[in-house]
Amino acid sequence: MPLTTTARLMDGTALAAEVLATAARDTTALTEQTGVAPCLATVLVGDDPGSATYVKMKQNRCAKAGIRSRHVALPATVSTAEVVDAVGRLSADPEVHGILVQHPAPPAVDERAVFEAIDPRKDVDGVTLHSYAAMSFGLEGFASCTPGGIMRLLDAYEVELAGRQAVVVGRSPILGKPVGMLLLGRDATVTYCHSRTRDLPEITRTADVLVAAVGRPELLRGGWIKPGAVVIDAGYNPGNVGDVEFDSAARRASLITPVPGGVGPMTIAVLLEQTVLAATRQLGVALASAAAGSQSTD
Ligand SMILES: Nc1nc(=O)c2c([nH]1)NC[C@@H]1CN(c3ccc(C(=O)N[C@@H](CCC(=O)O)C(=O)O)cc3)C=[N+]21
Repeated sequence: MPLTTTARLMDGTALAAEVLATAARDTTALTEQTGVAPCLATVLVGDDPGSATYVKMKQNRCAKAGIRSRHVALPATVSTAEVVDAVGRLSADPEVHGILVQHPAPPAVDERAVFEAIDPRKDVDGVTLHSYAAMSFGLEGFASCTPGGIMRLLDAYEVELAGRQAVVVGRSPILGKPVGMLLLGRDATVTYCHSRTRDLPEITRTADVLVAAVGRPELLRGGWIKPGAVVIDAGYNPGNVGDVEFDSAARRASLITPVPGGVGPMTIAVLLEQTVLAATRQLGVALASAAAGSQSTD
């Protein structure tokens, strides 16, 4: 069967490269000005190989940008109190400017308690209650990285949001729920779908902007997509498979993110950008591009 792709691709790799180049420039300027390089601490609990790979990718990107990284690895058998303690030490350490606790933590660890041990000024991954509230109210603060990256992609491709129907499939605390809040902040009419939603295809077919964030490989089919819609696939399933059945969706959508090469690279770019911004604030200096922040407020 011949494949007629009509949608334009949203190139997250290219946009991430731009964001990372700016982060690297700001890192150089900050390091020259203060004698201190920005430092991101990563915390990994347990031995999930997928999570370890993501954390390595983040560290590699940091190294390329001149950002130092520090890593804390804890065994899956650790107690919540021990993880909270480790994160608390990073929060109190003036040499650390940003903290990322890789999600998901093992089920026995209370991830929310761990996230709340992150000093909001160092919450460059945007996972604390503070960050969520600030983001929801449109106040200055750090966005969750994947939602922040999605908004950057939508803006780069000049996708109109005000007054349009946005449907978010998924409601996880660091992806689905916050991306809906960011879309709402830009005056989209937002509908959340989740595991208890009835007639999912009927609702997704109303979306001008559809965000897939459930972690179910190829759950969303082409026929569930309104012709001309903008489709953002934020799914990261094993084997680099998204939540959207790409070929059939690309025949209906006007713009679509590929997996890989769409949302994923933007997640890491926003993480680094926010780390530089956090360091800038903590070191008490002003950098022109870092001060602009990562969220549009217009
Ligand atoms: N506290 C926390 N914050 C996160 O931001 C977070 C997390 N936990 N847990 C896991 C998810 C997943 N995630 C990805 C990051 C980059 C790619 C990415 O760059 N993917 C590449 C492909 C990667 C490859 O080549 O293997 C791409 O889509 O092109 C994907 C997924 C961040 N996450």
